[in-house]
Amino acid sequence: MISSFSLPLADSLDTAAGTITEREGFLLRSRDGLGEATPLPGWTESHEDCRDALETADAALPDWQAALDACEGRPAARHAVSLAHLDAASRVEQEPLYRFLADDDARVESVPANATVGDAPVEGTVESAREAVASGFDCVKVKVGARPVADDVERLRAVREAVGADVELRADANAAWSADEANYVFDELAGVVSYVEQPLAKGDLDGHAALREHDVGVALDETLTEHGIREVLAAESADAVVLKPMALGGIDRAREAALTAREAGVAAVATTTIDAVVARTAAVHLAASLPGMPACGLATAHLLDDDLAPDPAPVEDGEVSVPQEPGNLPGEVEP
Ligand SMILES: O=C(O)CCC(=O)c1ccccc1C(=O)O
Ligand SMILES: [Mg+2]
Repeated sequence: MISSFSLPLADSLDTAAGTITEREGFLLRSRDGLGEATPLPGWTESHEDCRDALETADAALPDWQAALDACEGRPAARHAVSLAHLDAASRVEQEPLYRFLADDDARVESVPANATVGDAPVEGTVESAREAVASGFDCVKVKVGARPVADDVERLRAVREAVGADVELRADANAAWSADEANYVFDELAGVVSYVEQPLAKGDLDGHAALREHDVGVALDETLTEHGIREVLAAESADAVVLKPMALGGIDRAREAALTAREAGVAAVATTTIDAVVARTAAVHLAASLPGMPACGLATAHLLDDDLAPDPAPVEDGEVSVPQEPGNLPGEVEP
């Protein structure tokens, strides 16, 4: 069964690629599993294409393989089908989803998270970063690329000054910069930020590889919606990859990508696309299934004004707690 939802953001998130003000998506309920598809055009298929694929998939159930096949090339739809399947399977095994994914009995209580700070003038950026650190985050990611590069350099220097040396700072340019702009920022921000997420256009594997000469890391996010993890690794384009299960076609695909990256010595970070509680919790299970994850972009629940269910994975002291009940979201799935 498919139902749709629409959730406004509490405060819109300003990025170099535009402002996110609400999230609309679908829930897919199978007999004993629940999945979520929350497309974000530019990152995934359109809402219409997502709904079409989900309807075909729903009609194919309980043939899970046919349902997954119906969603090939539609990552948000595939995310929902794959999650409903994994949710059902981990409930049968009476295991929390993360332990089912890891195929391991280790208990994981929490995963570290970064705070997400949107584009804003210097004062507002510093204030948000200070608040995040005061509430316990020791990693802050700041959106950049929406204003002139010299302003972004000033914002990040001011944040560094305000939060001190012990907080990890990251920047996310959402593909906004030319090579010249990125070279300038990377020169200026050595020792200020650990890495910049997606400085250049998503197709520019060679440009990103060249940027790695600087003393600031390169993390790729949007690139993974265009190039597979193996191409990114072969081109030596990244120090880290940012994995969004909704954009990659499911937590199963994101997990495979993380393991492949790690084998090549490239760090993997899990984040959401500001999804509703079902997909956000699944991203928490994904991170918990991978031991030793760096801070992940999972502290996004507060960005939504409203949600589909209470948050079973609240953030406290910069850590997201990991649900220990069987399946993904605690509780029964209502058919
Ligand atoms: O990674 C985070 O801190 C939160 C997620 C985030 O920034 C994001 C949310 C929606 C769409 C794109 C992005 C992004 O990482 O570029
Ligand atoms: Mg990003």
